[in-house]
Amino acid sequence: MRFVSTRGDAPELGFTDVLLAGLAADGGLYVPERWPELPDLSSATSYVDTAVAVIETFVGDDIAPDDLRTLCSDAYGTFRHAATCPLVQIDDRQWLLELFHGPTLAFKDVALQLVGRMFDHALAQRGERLTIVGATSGDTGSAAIDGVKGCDNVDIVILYPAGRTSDVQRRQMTTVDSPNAHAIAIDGNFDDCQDLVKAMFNDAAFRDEMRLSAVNSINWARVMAQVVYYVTASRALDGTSTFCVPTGNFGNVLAGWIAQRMGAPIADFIVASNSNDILTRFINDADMTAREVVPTLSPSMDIQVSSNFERLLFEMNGRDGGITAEQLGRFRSSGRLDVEADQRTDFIDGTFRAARYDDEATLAEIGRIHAETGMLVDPHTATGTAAARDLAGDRPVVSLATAHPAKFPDAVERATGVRPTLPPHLADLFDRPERTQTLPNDLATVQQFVRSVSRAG
Ligand SMILES: Cc1ncc(COP(=O)(O)O)c(C=O)c1O
Ligand SMILES: N[C@@H](CCOP(=O)(O)O)C(=O)O
Repeated sequence: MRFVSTRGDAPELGFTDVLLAGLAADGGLYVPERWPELPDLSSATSYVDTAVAVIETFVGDDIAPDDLRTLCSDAYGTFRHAATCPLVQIDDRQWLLELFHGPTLAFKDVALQLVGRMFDHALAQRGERLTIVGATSGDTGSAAIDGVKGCDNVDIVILYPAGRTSDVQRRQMTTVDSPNAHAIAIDGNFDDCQDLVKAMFNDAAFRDEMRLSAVNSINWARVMAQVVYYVTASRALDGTSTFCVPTGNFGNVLAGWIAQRMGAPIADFIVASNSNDILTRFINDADMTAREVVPTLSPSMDIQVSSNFERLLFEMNGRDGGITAEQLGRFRSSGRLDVEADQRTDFIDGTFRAARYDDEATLAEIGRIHAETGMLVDPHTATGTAAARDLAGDRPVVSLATAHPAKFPDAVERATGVRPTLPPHLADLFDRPERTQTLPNDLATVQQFVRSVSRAG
């Protein structure tokens, strides 16, 4: 399979080159040259079987079949649930797809346990090293560090917004005792961190010197690995269901859209936002105007510029990279994205619905789920179950449980009176020493730091 850039001005690459590049040289995001059909899954009996079959359609000959199976088995062997991503029924028509059984307790592990191993595999084969730079609003950072910690060929620098993650999220990044892992607080919000990462990629000399790569969902491999759980969940439910997705950077729900496009039996998607509701405004009111990022109880969704929307926009533009680049340039300068009415009708209507929940509504939903089922859900998941409650109607609905409640114990306790506890492997998280520093929101300073720790340059 070959991959093309959403901005139409970068070389087409094969899978491994896309994995290692992260972002395309023209600033665009790589997507497959065409969307494949789902493979025959009749003999797939486990999550790993499905993962291998689905991922093979994108990877082609770049990873030998036996190696791909080993990478998937090892990645999902780190999960604490035998089903990897279990579906739990919570009432007559609603299911939770629990994506938080990996090492860092968030859905990011599903992709990053595999992608970390794919990096190691590809770099060992090529005898190369690289430097990963990533931005996190809390979860990608710890999952990425866990995915590559101890990996000889990789140094990783993760930028997180100072004071805007939960304590558990921060400590999961800053207490990892691995010489190749660096978690840096940035004086700014997540969008600032993401802008710094993209600016480092757009500095061609720096990018080449440091051999930069990405672990955010701008890296196609992240999205690819997330397609798999939409396939397992939609096939497990006998019929066509709605998927309700707590959304920030648009990577998760985009993976669902891709699964649907490949033939998974999915009716439509509900995008759930917190007060940072740019996507909900776009879907419901055709208004994509960036506003100030507001801190909320679901900090991983505190995002205004959703990177992966670019991949959908590319499709909305009939895969015209020039138009996509021009539109995004205007969005950058004016803070407003304008999309033709007929493009919205074709791509949004009937496929995406959306709803927004502020902190008060989120707490109320955590309380309601607890009262009705005895289950604790985290604030991100709660925006999704609230949206499912309000919008799904009679159709079966799968709400994605994107994080473990113990990552956000204060909010969960406030809503239910019950303080969720961390699983045993993280029980001493608050006793571990932290290793971090704060840097200003300044490209040159951050580049200097990256240069000082990278062994690829
Ligand atoms: C717990 C949690 N829920 C939801 C989201 C939003 O997902 P996405 O950015 O893929 O839209 C994130 C961050 O990505 C997250 O960490
Ligand atoms: N919510 C994310 C933000 C980054 O998203 P990504 O999917 O592009 O890595 C986080 O937790 O860091």
